[in-house]
Amino acid sequence: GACCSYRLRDALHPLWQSPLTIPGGTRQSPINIQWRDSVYDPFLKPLKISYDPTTCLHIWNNGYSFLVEFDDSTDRSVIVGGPLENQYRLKQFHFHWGAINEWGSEHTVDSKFYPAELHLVHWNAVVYPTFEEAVMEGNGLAVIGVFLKLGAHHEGLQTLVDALPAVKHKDAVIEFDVFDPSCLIPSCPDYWTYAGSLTTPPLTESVTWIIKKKPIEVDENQLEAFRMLLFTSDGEEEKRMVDNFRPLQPLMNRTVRSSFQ
Ligand SMILES: NS(=O)(=O)c1ccc(NC(=O)CN2C(=O)C=CC2=O)cc1
Ligand SMILES: [Zn+2]
Repeated sequence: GACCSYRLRDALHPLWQSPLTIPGGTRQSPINIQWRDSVYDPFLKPLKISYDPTTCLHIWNNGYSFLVEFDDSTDRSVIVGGPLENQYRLKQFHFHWGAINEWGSEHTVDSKFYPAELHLVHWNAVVYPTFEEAVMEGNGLAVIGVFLKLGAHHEGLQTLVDALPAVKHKDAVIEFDVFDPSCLIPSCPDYWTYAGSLTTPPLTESVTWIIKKKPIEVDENQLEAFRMLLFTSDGEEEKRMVDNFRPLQPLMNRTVRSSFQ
């Protein structure tokens, strides 16, 4: 269908200069989550999330997305449980979105796209000394994925949306000193989990993905606010920051587990 050919065209999109998949990659992300092929694992624990809102540092436009970065020098904002063997520290969160509401998420559920997807990026500070080292290890990172769907206004997201005009251009940064990202995570505990990779370079196969089953609702104005950001720096010819998602990758020899029946 249109979306598939679009995906191919998109895969050649200048944003993804890197190869569609890394040579020899066996656990690349994102993937389509086929609900009926996911396997309920009764041994999966509930995910425990405890963030300290004062660890929030700044928002910046890195030329791919906008990132909200956290002070990860201590264990003040962490997740534990779920499929994880250790506690993981929050490093940053960011989003991926489309030019229109028909697509934008990186993962799909039964081949359905959401208009956007939130990624909360954590690293295994129990085993590795730095984030940069954890990025290179199979159990180094844990990313919580939350789908965004078009619906009611999201109060918590609005504080972030209000700050976006200040980071319109690539490399812009603004201080953002109190924000609790747990307001962006659905209260429903259900999730899927699988072994995958970063979806932007260096594409390393170091991510335990935890994808929340329930989406959060945001309104049209909030999605439009994402779309007014730019890939380009101040003074360059403006390119709107949209369609910053990687094409779907082959499942290969992986099983997606669910925390729910
Ligand atoms: N889209 S995703 O898979 O969640 C994804 C998640 C993370 C990164 N990369 C990084 O975090 C790079 N990075 C550093 O090395 C230090 C700060 C920083 O942002 C790339 C992709
Ligand atoms: Zn991401």
